[in-house]
Amino acid sequence: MTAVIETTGLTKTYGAVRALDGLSLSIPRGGIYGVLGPNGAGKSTLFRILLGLIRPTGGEVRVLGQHAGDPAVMRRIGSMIETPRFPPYMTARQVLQWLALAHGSKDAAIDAWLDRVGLTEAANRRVRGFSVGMLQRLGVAAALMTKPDLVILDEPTSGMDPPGIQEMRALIRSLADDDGVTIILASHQLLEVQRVCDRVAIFNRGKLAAEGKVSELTAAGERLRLSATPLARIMGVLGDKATLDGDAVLAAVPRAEGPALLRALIEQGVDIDEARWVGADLESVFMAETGPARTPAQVREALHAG
Ligand SMILES: Nc1ncnc2c1ncn2[C@@H]1O[C@H](COP(=O)(O)OP(=O)(O)OP(=O)(O)O)[C@@H](O)[C@H]1O
Repeated sequence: MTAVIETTGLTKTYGAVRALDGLSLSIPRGGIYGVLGPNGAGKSTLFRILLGLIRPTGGEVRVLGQHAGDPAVMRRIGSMIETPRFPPYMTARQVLQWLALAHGSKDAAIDAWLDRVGLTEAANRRVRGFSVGMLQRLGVAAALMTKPDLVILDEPTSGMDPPGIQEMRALIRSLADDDGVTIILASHQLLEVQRVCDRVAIFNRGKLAAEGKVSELTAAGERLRLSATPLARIMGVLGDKATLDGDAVLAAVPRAEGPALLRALIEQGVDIDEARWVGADLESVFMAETGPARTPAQVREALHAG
C-alpha cells in the first residue's frame, strides 16, 4: 500500500494548546479518505501542515513522499480549505481562467469543469453574488482543474443544499473512481462520509482515536437485533451484552457466535420472532471513539483555547 500522506509523531502546539498531539497516520493512495473529529480535534491544523501553510512543532510529515510545502509537491495537490474567496468582480469563468494561467495549465478544460460542478449557467456571473454553496462548487473546480494527484477538501459540502450535496458526492466519487485522484476530506456530516469515503480517521484532541475502512469500523459495532420474549430470560442468557432498542434487544456478540446464541436462547424457552444483524453507523462509532457529550466549558475550551 503506497501512502500519499505519512506522519509520525506529528505535533503542533499553539501556546498551551496541543492541536496535534503525536499523530502517526498513513493515508493510502487512491480512494476517498475522511478525516473526522469534534470541533477543535486538529483536522484543519493537519491540513494546513500538509499544504505547507504552517509548520509542525515536532514529528515527521511526508506528502507524496516529499516534505510538506515543497513547491514541486504543491503543484500536484489541489485544495479547498474553508469557504474559498475569489476576486468579487470576476465571473466564475474568469476565476478559473485566471487560476489556470497562474498555474501555467494550458488545457484546463474550463467549460467542462464548470459543467462538472454545476456552474454552467452561472459561468458568466460575477462571484460577488454567489452563495456559499456556489463558492464551494467553484472552489472545488479550482482545486481540480489542474489535474492534481491529491486533493484536500475541508468541509466541501458545507453550505450546500441537499441536491448540491448529492452532486458533490457523485463528483468526488467519480474523481476517485474514474480519474484516479486521491481525495482527503474533512467533514462533520457523518452520513455523507459513510456514503462516500472508503477509509476514515477519527481525531480526538489532536490524537488518532480510530482509523480504518468504513465498512470495518461499522461492522465492529454490529449487533444481533432480537424481537423475542420473555425479556427476563433473554437478559439471563445475555447479561451485560444486551441493550434494549424499543421492544427489541440488541446483543453485542461477534457474528460467529450468533448461531450458538440463538440455540442457547431457544433452549432457555425464548420465543424468537425475528433475529437480524444490524450494523453500527459511523455516527455511533464516532460517538464511541470521541467520548460522551462535552460540557459547555469543554466545548469553549476546544474552540477558544490558545
Ligand atoms: N492559529 C491558531 N492559534 C491558536 N490556536 C489555534 C490556532 N489554530 C487552531 N488552534 C487551536 O487548535 C485546536 C485545533 O484546531 P483545528 O482548527 O485544527 O480543529 P478542527 O478539528 O479543524 O476543528 P473544526 O471542526 O472546528 O474545524 C483548537 O483548540 C483550536 O482552538
